[in-house]
Formats: sequence, C-alpha cells, structure tokens
Amino acid sequence: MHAPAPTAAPKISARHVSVHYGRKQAIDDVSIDVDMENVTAFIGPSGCGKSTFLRTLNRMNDTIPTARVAGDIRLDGEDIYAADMDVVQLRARVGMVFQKPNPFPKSIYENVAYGPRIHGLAANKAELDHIVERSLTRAGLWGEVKDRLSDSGTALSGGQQQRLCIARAIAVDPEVILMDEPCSALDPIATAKIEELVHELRGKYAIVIVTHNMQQAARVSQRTAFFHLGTLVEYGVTSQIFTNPRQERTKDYITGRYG
Ligand SMILES: Nc1ncnc2c1ncn2[C@@H]1O[C@H](COP(=O)(O)OP(=O)(O)OP(=O)(O)O)[C@@H](O)[C@H]1O
Repeated sequence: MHAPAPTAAPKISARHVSVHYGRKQAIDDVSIDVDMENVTAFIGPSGCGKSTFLRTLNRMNDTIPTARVAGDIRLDGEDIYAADMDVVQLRARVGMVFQKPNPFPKSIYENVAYGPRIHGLAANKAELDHIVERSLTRAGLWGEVKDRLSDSGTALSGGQQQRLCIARAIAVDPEVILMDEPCSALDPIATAKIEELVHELRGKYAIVIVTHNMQQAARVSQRTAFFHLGTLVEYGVTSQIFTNPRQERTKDYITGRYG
C-alpha cells in the first residue's frame, strides 16, 4: 500500500502499524503519511479499525489496558512510542475531538483556559484571556459566547459544545487535530458549521477526520484512506478515491455494496 507523494514532508508518518486488543487483531500492517496541507479522511465500514488506528496517532490506545500497538509512528520524524516520549505533551501536540462533545463541567472560559494553564502557555491573565479569545475565534464560537464566558460549557448546544471542544484542542497550540466522527451526534446545521471550520483550519494544523459519512469525506478532505477489516485498502486523492478507485473493495464500499 503506497501513500500518495506528500506535497511536503509528512507531519505524521506511520509504518507497519498493527494493533491487538488482547488476542484480537484490529489493525494489520498499516502505513500512511499525513501532511499539513491536506485534510485526511478515514472511511470504511463499522468495525474496520478507523478509530483504533486514529487513536494510535496520539497514543490514546495507551488508556485501553488490552491494547498493544506495534510498528513505527513518527511526528516530524520523532518516534511517538519512544520510552522517553512525554504522553501529556504528545496529546497537546496531537489533539483529539471525539464523537460525542465532552466539555468539562466548567465554564466556557475554563474549558479553553485549562490546557494552556497546565502547559504554562500564558504568563498572566491577559495572555490567558488572549489565548481563550483566539481559540474560540478560530473555532468559530467567539461571537456566540463572548458575553457568556462564565456560563457552563455543558449548557451550550451540541454543535456549540463540539466547537468548544475544538477550541480546547486549539488552545494548547497543537500541530495535529484528530477528529473521531465529530459530527455524528450533531444536526445538519451544526454539522455544516463543523465542516466549514475544518476548511478554515486546513493548513494551520494537520487534520485527520474519521467519518461514516462518505459525502462528508468528499466535502472536507483532500486525501482519503479506505479501511476494511483492519487493513488500509486504498489511500489517495479524495476525488480519485470517489470517482476512480483502484481497488475493487473500495469501489464496492463507495457504491454502497456494503458498509
Ligand atoms: N477497547 C476495545 N477492546 C476490544 N476490542 C475493541 C476495542 N475497541 C475496538 N475493538 C474492536 O476492534 C475492531 C475495530 O474497532 P474500531 O472501533 O477501531 O472500528 P471503527 O472502524 O472505528 O468502527 P466504528 O465505525 O463502528 O466506530 C472492532 O472489531 C472492535 O470490536
């Protein structure tokens, strides 16, 4: 399986990655490059391993006791599974947004300020205020919340909560943002806002998005990886994957024959 030639040095380079949960293999020998310029979508039928593979990219699988990851994953050439890798730092550099919005039960301001504070990114309150405003602005939420920053994050609508979670990821200055079906709990209008946001964030961060929705993959990404039964079947330019897939299995999936 060959990744398309990246337009620049890859931000993330994964080679021969396999994942087991106990004795069950969920990912089998996946190699892929992700760059800054292109949004990368992971698609494939339920259970094919998209989320499992996504979680290897910031070691989120470490939190699952039965999960074992083999292979080599590099962030700007640095081995993220090296023994001396600081996982807290790594997860700030490679942020994650989940299926279900999960703001902290704290104020909108605190949701965004928490990360920069623990990572020591602001020298004083004014700097922290600035980071909070900038992050909420980038996440397309500032206008809606600037007059209610002390309200609870959990009181926002689902779509606003998801943008708050994106602002929270952005606040610690990540290099990569991983999104695991970020719109699956949202209505079409909130979904459209997140998709717009992905367009705006493209190039500022390397973005990988797992989606069940092929139209969404076609709309938001420039590179698409099709997974099936734990393997990476095909990875290429999104328009090519959807109009002229090289592999029979990809064609069957995108034409709705299974999934
Ligand atoms: N914590 C876990 N423990 C054991 N098996 C797991 C665990 N998480 C996932 N699996 C298994 O690993 C395989 C891949 O699951 P994963 O959630 O990565 O797939 P997916 O493509 O993201 O699916 P979906 O689209 O339904 O979310 C599945 O067979 C699943 O049952």
